[in-house]
Amino acid sequence: MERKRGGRVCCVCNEARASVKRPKTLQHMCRECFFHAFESEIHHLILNNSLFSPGERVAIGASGGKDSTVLAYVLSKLNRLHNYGLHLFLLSVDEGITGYRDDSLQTVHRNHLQYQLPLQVVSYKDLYGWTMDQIVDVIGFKNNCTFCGVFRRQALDRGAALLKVDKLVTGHNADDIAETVLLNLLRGDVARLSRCTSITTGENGPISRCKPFKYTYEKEIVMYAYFNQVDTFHRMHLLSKCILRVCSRVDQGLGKNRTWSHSRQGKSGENFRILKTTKMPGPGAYQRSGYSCSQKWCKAWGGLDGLNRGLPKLGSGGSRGSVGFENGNGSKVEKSRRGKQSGTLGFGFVLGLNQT
Ligand SMILES: Nc1ncnc2c1ncn2[C@@H]1O[C@H](COP(=O)(O)OP(=O)(O)OP(=O)(O)O)[C@@H](O)[C@H]1O
Repeated sequence: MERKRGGRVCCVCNEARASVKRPKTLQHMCRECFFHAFESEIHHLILNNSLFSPGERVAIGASGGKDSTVLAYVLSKLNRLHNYGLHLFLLSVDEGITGYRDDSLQTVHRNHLQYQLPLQVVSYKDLYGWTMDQIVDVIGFKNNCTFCGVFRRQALDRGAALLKVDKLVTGHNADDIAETVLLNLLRGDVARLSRCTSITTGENGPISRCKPFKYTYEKEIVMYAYFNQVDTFHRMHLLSKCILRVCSRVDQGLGKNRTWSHSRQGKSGENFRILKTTKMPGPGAYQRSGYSCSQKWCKAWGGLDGLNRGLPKLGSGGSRGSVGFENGNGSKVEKSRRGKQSGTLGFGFVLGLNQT
């Protein structure tokens, strides 16, 4: 590696001083070359996967955090630069978490002005009659993630319907996907395991969802945000103590190869194959709400029903069933689990740990 007085030279332009060591490639780059590499990878992912068509209306799920804010920043830039012809919108869900979401929404309001993107905010209070603070008062800290997650999912769909968009993009990155793969493995949730690595989901419903940061490392998003001075909000909220998420973050302590192992984890998830004989819960529109749902029994409406009837545990409790899966050697393993809607499932998987 060539060195200039005062540091290394960028390995791409061979001129400027390197100020970044890319976590993905370990290359030493100057800021400009890093920005270019970061943006081009997302541009090529969009093109190679035909994520958008000209004239489409696209909502960006905007939480004010680094991932979704950088997504809004990069997507607006690429849309201008490469003439995608997209109509972009910011869509935020206000869960009603005092001291957290109210502050992060201020960031989204600033982003709305900075990037000149129309903003739609939908709130749990308006949609469901409950804020997350009120739900926690009733249910306590345990299990509140279940409510928050299923309500947010539906709230994003309802906000997207208000905006009349064709697609919804979220800032889920490679680390989030690796974490979700591990989480679904721990839960034995085959249906979600097969969906969580897809770049686009819900193609058969009214609004499909895409993850343009599917292969983007969290560390690079942080670097990109820092060097571009992207206005983001960063604070953990008190309700984010979901135990399984915490478990799946065990691997964060595995040392400095975490980024590498996350990309392998995501790759392994991609390589899971569901056996053709497996009976899967079919996606569909839940009859009471009409919103898309992966199961016949819609958790959002079940949870809301429980809350309104003074039986909040109805919406957060587990259920029963069993999963059967086949390991790489073809031998079948049966395992009981809690999970009502799926019945007996079978899946085969090929671990991609040795693959590039
Ligand atoms: N309240 C919200 N309103 C709109 N979109 C949201 C909201 N919460 C999450 N999302 C979307 O879902 C993605 C993943 O959410 P997650 O809770 O994992 O946040 P995160 O990893 O902290 O991301 P971010 O840094 O964007 O907050 C976000 O990037 C965003 O696109």
